[in-house]
Amino acid sequence: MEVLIRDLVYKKDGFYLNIKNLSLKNANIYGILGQNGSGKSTLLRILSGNLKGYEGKVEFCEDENKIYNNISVLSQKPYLFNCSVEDNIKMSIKWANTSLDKLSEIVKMLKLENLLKRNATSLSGGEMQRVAIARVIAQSKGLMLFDEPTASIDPKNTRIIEEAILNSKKDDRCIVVVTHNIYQAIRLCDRIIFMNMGRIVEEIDKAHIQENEIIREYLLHTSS
Ligand SMILES: Nc1ncnc2c1ncn2[C@@H]1O[C@H](COP(=O)(O)OP(=O)(O)OP(=O)(O)O)[C@@H](O)[C@H]1O
Repeated sequence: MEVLIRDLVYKKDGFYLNIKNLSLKNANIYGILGQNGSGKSTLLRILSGNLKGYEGKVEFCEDENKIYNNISVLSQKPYLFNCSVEDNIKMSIKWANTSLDKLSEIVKMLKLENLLKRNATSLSGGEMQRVAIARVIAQSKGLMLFDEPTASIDPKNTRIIEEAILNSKKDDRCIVVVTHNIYQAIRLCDRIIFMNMGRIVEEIDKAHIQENEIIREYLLHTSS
């Protein structure tokens, strides 16, 4: 799915989001970075259809009736059902009306083999996050939005999650990842978008990451 944003303005309690022009295309991963409170999650909530009351245009190149059925979201606090890991993932597959054959591929991708029979609510934070990511991928949507998919996740599981997100791109999806990790953005993204005080201050193509001043500045102030 492709998305075009034009002259988007959203105001709430003194916060002002203003995006003049943003185009999100198929088969691309977009990274959104910026300080706390710069508007990344607000933008994601607008894209997901969960936040209304904005001015301007958010146009989805998709049949009007199908748009919000074709978006899957990993929120900052993902919800899992009080049942087995396997049933949690199967539910997402069924809602998406896709084949249960996908289950084993997704389980393998997120290394969930040994957790399948466990109750999802009994898992550690990192394990829960892998299940939540599996559910987003199982929904198999055209637009996939990930809000800080690896916050508080150890390096090994971060790599597993990143591989799973990268692997989803192959199906021609449009993927947006909000992250505070510049190294992750460089590993994953085709374009990196920097936000500050509700505005996009820079949009950088993968090909120009090396020479970009904002990226250099970010790298200087990041330890890993
Ligand atoms: N439900 C809400 N009601 C009022 N203000 C809100 C609400 N949600 C967010 N805000 C405010 O909107 C601004 C942008 O918040 P947002 O969560 O989009 O930032 P962010 O860039 O995702 O930050 P972080 O990196 O901390 O997750 C902040 O000033 C925040 O306090």
